[in-house]
Amino acid sequence: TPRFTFTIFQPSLSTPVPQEHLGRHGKPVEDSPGIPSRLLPPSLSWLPSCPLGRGSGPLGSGSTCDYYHSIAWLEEAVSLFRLSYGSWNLEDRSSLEDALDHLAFSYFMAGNISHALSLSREFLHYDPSNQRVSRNVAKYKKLLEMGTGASASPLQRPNSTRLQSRDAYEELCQRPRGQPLLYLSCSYETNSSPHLLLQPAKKEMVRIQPYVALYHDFITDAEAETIKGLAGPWLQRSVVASGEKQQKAEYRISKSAWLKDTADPVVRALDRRIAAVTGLDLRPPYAEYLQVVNYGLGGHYEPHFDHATSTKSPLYRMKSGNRIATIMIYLSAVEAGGSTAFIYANFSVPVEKNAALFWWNLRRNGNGDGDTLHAGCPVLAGDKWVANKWIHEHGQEFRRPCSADPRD
Ligand SMILES: O=C(O)CCC(=O)C(=O)O
Ligand SMILES: [Fe+2]
Repeated sequence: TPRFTFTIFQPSLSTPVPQEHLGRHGKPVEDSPGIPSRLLPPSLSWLPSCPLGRGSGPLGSGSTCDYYHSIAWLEEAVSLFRLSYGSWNLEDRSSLEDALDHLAFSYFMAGNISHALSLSREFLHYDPSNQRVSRNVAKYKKLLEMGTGASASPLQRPNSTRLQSRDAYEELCQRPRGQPLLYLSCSYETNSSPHLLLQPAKKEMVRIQPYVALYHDFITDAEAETIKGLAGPWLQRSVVASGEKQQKAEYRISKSAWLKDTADPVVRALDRRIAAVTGLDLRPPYAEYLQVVNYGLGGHYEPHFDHATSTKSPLYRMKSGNRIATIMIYLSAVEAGGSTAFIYANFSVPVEKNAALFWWNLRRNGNGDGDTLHAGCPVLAGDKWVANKWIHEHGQEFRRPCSADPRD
C-alpha cells in the first residue's frame, strides 16, 4: 500500500478540536477499513478515520465526516459569495476565502483532489500570501502527478439508522409555507376554568391521530420577550437522552435553558395557563420546568419522540412516569424554515409567533404513540425560539383516564 507522508492542513474551524481528542479515535489511516488505497488521505495524525464518502462515522470528536452535505452547503456558499464578492460582509465573520478553504478541504477529504486543487488556487488568487494553502496546493499537485484521486467515487448520502425517516423529514421541511394546512376545526375553549372565562383559548385542531392542537395567541409579545430574556444568560448546548445519560448530539442543534416557575411571575402565569388550557396537573413533579430553546441558523432537531422509549431513560428519574403530553410555545417568528414536522403523520406546522402546539405523546393505555415522531426543521434564515413544557403521566390519572381500548 502506498504511504503518503504529506499532511494537508485543514482550515481552522471555529471550534478547535480539543487536544485530548486528537488521534484518539481512529486507527492509523493505512489500517482504515473501506478506504480504497488510491484515495487514501495523506497521514493526518489528528484526524479520525472517516470512511470516505460514507457520511457519519462513529467518531465522537465532533467530526461527522459528512462531506456529502458539507460540499453541497459550501458550494452554495461559494457561489453566493462569488456573485456578491466585495459587496457584502457577513459581520466580518465569513468570506469567499473561508468558504473556498473549507470547500477545498471537503473535496480533498471526499477524494476529489483536482477540485481541491482548483478551489485552493482560486483561494490564492484572493489571498496569495497564505502559506498553508500554498503548501496544500503543492501537495495536491504532487498527489495528482502520482495518479491519486483520478476517479473519486461519487459521494453517498449519509444514511444512519436514526435517519430512516430522513426523506419524509426533508420533504416536509421543504414544503412551501404558504400552503393551506387543512386544519380541522376552530373553537374558543374555556374548559370550565375561571382563568379562561374572560379570555378563552383560541384552539385549532390540527390532527385527531396523533392528537395535535394549535392554540393561537397563547402568550403575548411581552411575555415572550421576558421568557427569552430570563433564559438568555443560561443557554447552553442542548442535550438528548442517550441510554441512561444525557449528551450532545448532532441531530439536535440548539441551545436551551430550564426556567423554574419561581424564576418570574411570567413563568408562573404561563404554568397556570397551560394547566387551565390542557386541564392537566403541572404541580411538581408532574411536569418538567419550562425548557427554553434557541435555534440559530441551521439549528434543528431531527425526528424524535418526546416520550421515553426505553425504561432506562433519564426521564424516569423524576419518578412521575413518562411524558404524557408536550406543549411547545413559539416565542419568535422565523424568517424561513423552522417548521415543526410530524413525520409519520405527514404534516408540518409553520412557526407562528406566540402560538402553542399541544400533542399527546402517549396513548390512553400508556403506550407511546408512534405517530408523534416529529422534528424541528432547520432554520434557514433568522433564528427561532420555542419553550417546551413536558407533562408527565402521574397526576393525570383522573384528568386523562386510561382506556382499555387499544385504539384510544
Ligand atoms: O422546535 C421544534 O419545532 C420542535 C422542538 C422539539 O420537538 C423538542 O424540543 O422536543
Ligand atoms: Fe420534540
